[in-house]
Amino acid sequence: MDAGESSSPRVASRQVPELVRRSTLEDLRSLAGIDHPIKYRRAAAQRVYCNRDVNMEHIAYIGFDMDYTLAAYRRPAFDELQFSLICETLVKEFGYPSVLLEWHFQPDFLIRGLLLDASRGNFIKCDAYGVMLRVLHGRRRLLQEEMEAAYPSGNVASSQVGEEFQSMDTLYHLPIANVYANLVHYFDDGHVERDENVSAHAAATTAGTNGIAAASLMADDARISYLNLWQDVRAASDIVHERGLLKQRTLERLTEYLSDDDATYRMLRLLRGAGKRLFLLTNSEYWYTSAVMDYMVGRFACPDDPSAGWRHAFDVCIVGAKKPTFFRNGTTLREVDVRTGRPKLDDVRTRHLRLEALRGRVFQGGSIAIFHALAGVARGSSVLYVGDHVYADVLLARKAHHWRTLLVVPELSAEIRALTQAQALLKRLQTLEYLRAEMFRGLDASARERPDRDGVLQAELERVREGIEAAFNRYAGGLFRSAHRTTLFAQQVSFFADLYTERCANLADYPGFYYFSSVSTPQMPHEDQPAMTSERVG
Ligand SMILES: Nc1nc2c(ncn2[C@@H]2O[C@H](COP(=O)(O)O)[C@@H](O)[C@H]2O)c(=O)[nH]1
Ligand SMILES: [Mg+2]
Repeated sequence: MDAGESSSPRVASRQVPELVRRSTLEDLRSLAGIDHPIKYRRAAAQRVYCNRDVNMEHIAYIGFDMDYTLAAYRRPAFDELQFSLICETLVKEFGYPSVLLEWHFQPDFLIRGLLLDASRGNFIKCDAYGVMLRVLHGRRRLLQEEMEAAYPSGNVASSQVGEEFQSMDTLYHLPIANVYANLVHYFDDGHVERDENVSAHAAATTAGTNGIAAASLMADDARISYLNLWQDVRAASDIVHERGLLKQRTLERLTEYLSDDDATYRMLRLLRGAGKRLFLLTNSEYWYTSAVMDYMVGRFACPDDPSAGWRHAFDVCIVGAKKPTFFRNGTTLREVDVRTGRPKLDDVRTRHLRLEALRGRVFQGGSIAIFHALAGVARGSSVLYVGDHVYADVLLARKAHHWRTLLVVPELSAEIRALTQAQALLKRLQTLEYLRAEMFRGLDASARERPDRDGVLQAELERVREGIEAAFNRYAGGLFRSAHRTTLFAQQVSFFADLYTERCANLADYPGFYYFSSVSTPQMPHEDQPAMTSERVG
């Protein structure tokens, strides 16, 4: 505390609202400090976390994605359904062995945010800078030396993400990745038919590239490559989505697959009451959107006519949006005939439409430019878009159009729980890091002998790091962190999501004029100086 502050009054937290309401600028300037026994009022799972300041007073429009955003799917039931449909499709339409029908989704295997190297059957976890942290070959974790042999650089360049390495970044990817990992494991185990007519492609992708060729199906005479397996799994997944197999089965048992409270409806009602314009922007088709939104919103808004109920909860409804294309050139905008569910061919003349005239109507396709014209959006920064997919929902919206973004991360509570469980180990990690720093104290560039030649400290550090990762997930570790390092997924969230939260209904707990502040987010390493924290200077 400096001399100027010492004579200023401290106040207790219960006096704060009154103080803020009545104080003059002079009062605030003379304020020394506030005793705040709890840092945050809201429980961890209910909070909206802030990467960059968002003043909700400046937000006139709030848009919502549907799947995994407004529609909170129950997991692992929904994963298991998707997993079993992909396996069924692989057996019935791609000739895979019927043993796949006995497989089950394993909820604690794999996390989002891994990169898939489909040419080698490997899932890779990277830190925020692309440094490889661990590699799973199918269901087996590679040893350090196997990892180094397969990837000598130990790094993934950002230009490789989305090219050689697919990002498993949506919750839809988890069942797909589970099926693929099982297949890699299954075929590696020798369940592969040999065929002399091996394709040149398969041979090229096999020989000596993964360091584990002897045990794998990537031998010269293998009929099918890891890449072929991935192509099949992806194609089967597309069939499951595009033929509506997953959607039909979901609608048959809505209570099993979707949360059934009125939290989504309540949030929309409160936001509308706070004067916000609301819109729906989903890639799902009208028939599915309508049934899901009837269930999530319509039956609470208007029990006699749920379909009208959910449509009138929004100022603009866009289905079949084809994000992320929507955020680029987009597709033809059509109005959906809500009685038949069919798109209509008429031209939609945006200039002649007033926002008020759009209530209750549904559009399909279009682009961000058309949407801005329809809704009368003058500045992208007056829009907050809430979605669950970093790439399709928030990346371009934020980067190219300056929409403010809120990412829904349903894993958040589990991550916070694991972080709490790992506290003792994290503390131990800090102690060991302190010991390591102490070993180097007093040494300068003339030193010739390493103080930790026996590697004991290094081994213990490694053991503690592994323990921390296991508290999150025993196969893949944490979604946002790996011991003290942030992951590639965490980096993308902090780059492209201004805000993030576990479920979008949490927005209901914040006033329409709330100021989300990023003041308490971690600073640059050089800003954590001993003089500031009153720790001793080393
Ligand atoms: N063809 C595929 N469609 C997929 C896949 N994974 C998800 N989806 C579909 O995307 C939308 C998501 O909608 P949104 O509300 O989040 O914008 C939904 O209709 C899914 O069925 C896939 O692997 N292939
Ligand atoms: Mg979604």
